[in-house]
Amino acid sequence: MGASTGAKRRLTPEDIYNITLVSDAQISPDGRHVAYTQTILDKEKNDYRSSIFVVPVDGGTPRRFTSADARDSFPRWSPDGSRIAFLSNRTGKSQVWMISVDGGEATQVTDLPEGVTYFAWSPDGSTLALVSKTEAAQLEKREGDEEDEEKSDVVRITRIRFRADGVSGFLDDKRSHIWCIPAAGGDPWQVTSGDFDDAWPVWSPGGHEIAFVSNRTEDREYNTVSEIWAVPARGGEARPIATGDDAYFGRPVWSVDGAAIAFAGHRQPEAGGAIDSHVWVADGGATRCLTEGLGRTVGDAGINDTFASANPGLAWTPDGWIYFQVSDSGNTHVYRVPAGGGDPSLVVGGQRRVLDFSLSPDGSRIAFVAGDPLNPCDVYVCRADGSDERRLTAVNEEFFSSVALSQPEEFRVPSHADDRAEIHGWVMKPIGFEPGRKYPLVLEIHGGPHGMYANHYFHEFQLLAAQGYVVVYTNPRGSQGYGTEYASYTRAAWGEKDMPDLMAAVDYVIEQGYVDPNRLGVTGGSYGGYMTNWVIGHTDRFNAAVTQRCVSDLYSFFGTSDIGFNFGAYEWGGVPWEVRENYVRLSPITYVENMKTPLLIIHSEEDYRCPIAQAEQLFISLKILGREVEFVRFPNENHNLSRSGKPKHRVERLQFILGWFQRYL
Ligand SMILES: CC(=O)N[C@@H](C)C(=O)N[C@@H](C)C(=O)O
Repeated sequence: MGASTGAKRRLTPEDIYNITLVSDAQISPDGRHVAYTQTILDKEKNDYRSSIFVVPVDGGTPRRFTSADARDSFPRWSPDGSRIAFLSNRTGKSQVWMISVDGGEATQVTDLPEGVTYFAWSPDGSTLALVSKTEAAQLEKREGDEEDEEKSDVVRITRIRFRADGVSGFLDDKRSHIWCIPAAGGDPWQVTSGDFDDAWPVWSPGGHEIAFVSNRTEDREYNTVSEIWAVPARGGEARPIATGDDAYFGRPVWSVDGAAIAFAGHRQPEAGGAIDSHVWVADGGATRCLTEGLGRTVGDAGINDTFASANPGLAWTPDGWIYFQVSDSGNTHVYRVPAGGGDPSLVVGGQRRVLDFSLSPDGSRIAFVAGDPLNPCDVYVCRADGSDERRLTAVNEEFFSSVALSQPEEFRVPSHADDRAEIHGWVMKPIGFEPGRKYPLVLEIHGGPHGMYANHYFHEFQLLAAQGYVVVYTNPRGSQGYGTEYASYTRAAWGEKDMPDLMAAVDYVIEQGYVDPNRLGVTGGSYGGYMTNWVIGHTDRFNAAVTQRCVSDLYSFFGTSDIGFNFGAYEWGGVPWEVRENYVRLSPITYVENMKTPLLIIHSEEDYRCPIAQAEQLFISLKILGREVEFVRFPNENHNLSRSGKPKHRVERLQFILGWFQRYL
């Protein structure tokens, strides 16, 4: 691959319409079927549609269970395996629906005014625990009821968190709480209340209690704490499981005897993704960490542009294993560890990214969704020890058999930094590659900074390779998947400490002899956009740059990004008035006069993670300096344009990137 197209055609931006995504593989209670969500991009409607499918684990054709013109997702089997409950937006808001495994029409279970974002079956199958921002008073007063007074359009803001990327407008004061409803339908009742956001309910095996995730600390408005609590299923006082100012925990799961709860996270909330997460167990005594020596983070830190997210939890089997994802050197794998203590071991490995997984209740089988560089995703099944793995779907086989893809080649290279640390990267040769010819190169830089490029399909990269570019991408210092020391290395040193890693990778690929060093491009999104700006402010060796959803000025990011005040204070060593010099020294805009590389700025107008002013101030300065710069704004899109934006905008974004590199390289 990468050498010739053979009979295959080259990939185009529009090919995102030809890719089907599967996610959220849920194995049935008897271990014989897997339910999952299948998502397509609907060109005509310029939107996404998803349905629930079921496939037998012994092979056979997947069967489509729901077929509404809507987004059906989050399939969850009833404990007796006779029904599947799922979330659907068919009536506008996301509500719980139910379908019998024998087929027939789905029926609506919930009708909460604020919709439902998550739910879980009680062990006896009688009840669903729900997460909703609905307030009890709203059940009496339904939408459409006449308002007493005319509403003002003036917004009064009192909370520090008043905006969140992905939420249009401003955040309201409503809180997410745990509710319950009979699975057969009926009146819902509220289980938790108060000035807290509660999430991720998990029933105790006896069905009397529900564990959940919340931040109930005094300082919750300002900190990033995430605690584990449990509450009686009929409501009442919540009891602490793993709480306090040092808690950064989530994904709770009960032991089969109900005596303990496991969860994932760490004890430095302010550090977020900059340090490794672990698996912990609380059983009434001291909370124990089970993965101390693992040296890799628990969870999936992978980044790409072609996936549907499912965000799996941990799984605890009757024979005492706890299963979890681990991000390791560009792969996401499934591991297990004995709940009583012992070494974690690899269960589902390979050069790939396992996006989600579930275990059958008897702990004998695992269903999972995984992707690799040449295939975005499929559903698989294997035994509890990882053996007897089988692929159950081939959703993109036909399409990918018709287009030429480039197989990434891995490399490891010493950094240009004094410590010459080993940096892991990949190079993709252009489609139609001919030895002896020289090609333009594009360096891709990921965001986070604590994300991880993975052994996973990336449409933007494949597209560049299809258009004749050598594509280089790496996991420089700051990336996850190589341990805490590596990930936290860029703290208060953004740009300064990772640029030598990136340049080492570019030089290594140039040394291979097939790159024209006078035709170099650089691009990246978010922190990758920050680094694109940083790189062109510190070297003139690149001939074209595209900065996407970028960060240019740390001072304004601190006060305008939805995560700015927490994330910034940790990442840059303090708040601006304490370490002003860091905010100036580490801001790419400080070096704007040095930026000579033709720059395309791509930004979404509703990006509240990296607000569009980050792009505007860069554009204005470069225009005044008379530089080659253009600014492309995407209306009604947020920070996730490249991953979940309107399909038409996703195509246009790719066309702009290709157009810029074609113009200047
Ligand atoms: C923590 C976070 O959201 N950081 C952003 C600045 C970022 O870099 N995001 C990445 C993951 C992206 O690709 O959007």
